[in-house]
Amino acid sequence: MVTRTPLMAGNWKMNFDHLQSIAFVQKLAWTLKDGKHDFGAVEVAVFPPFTDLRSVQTLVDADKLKIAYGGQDLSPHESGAYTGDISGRFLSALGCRYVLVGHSERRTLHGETDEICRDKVAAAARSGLVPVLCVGETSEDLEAHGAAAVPVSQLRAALEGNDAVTELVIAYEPVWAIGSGEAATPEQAQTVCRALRETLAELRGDDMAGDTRLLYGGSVKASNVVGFMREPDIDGALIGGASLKIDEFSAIVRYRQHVGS
Ligand SMILES: O=C[C@H](O)COP(=O)(O)O
Repeated sequence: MVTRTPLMAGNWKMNFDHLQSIAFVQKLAWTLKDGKHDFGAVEVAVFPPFTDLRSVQTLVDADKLKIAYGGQDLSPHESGAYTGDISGRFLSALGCRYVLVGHSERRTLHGETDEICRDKVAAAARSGLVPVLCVGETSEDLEAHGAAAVPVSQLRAALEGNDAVTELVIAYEPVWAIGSGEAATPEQAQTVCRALRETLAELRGDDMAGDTRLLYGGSVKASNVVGFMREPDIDGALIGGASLKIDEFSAIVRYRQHVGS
């Protein structure tokens, strides 16, 4: 029996300063409390900018909120002369549970290769963080190789030699769907997520493949999330733009109210 707890994760990207982050998390907590959200049934996480993490931690701790949070990136290194880098250990010390690795914006704008992503996945695990490995194809990849080839090869590369990584989340984000308003169809996303789960089973066995949550990301909003969540291999969403709007994000988190409608 599948027991994967769905995860709805908001990637704020470079939005919200620390004061705005406090206001947003407070509003989110109130809205979800009002809606009697069952955090045991659907986990909620946010990925604020680094400079907001301490504020989010203070609020979460003070109000005993069940909202998880994580960094949007981490250094492959532990410490030392790496100006501008943030160590996984620092994120752990701030109460982060998760960290994004290999978001397409990092791969494209910061030249993060599969090898760098592999080192970052290893660094996350060493620091006790759960890496949320982002994989996805560009429209050119899609045309040349089909949808699953690039995400599957990115997953293989990230896990190669990383035997110590026993827990991760995989976010399938077709690059062409990010911020475009044009999400993949649930069937397209399911096909790729199925291929990713089969790859994980081949690399790490059926147990880990069965336990690992696969998220879909790319123009997810309240009006399309239910379609994705009906697919058997999709266990949640990584949400960008819509995670910055309280009504949209809280409606996404509470998608179960609309399942069956
Ligand atoms: O990490 C989130 C993704 O990049 C999706 O962004 P989006 O929901 O704005 O398309």
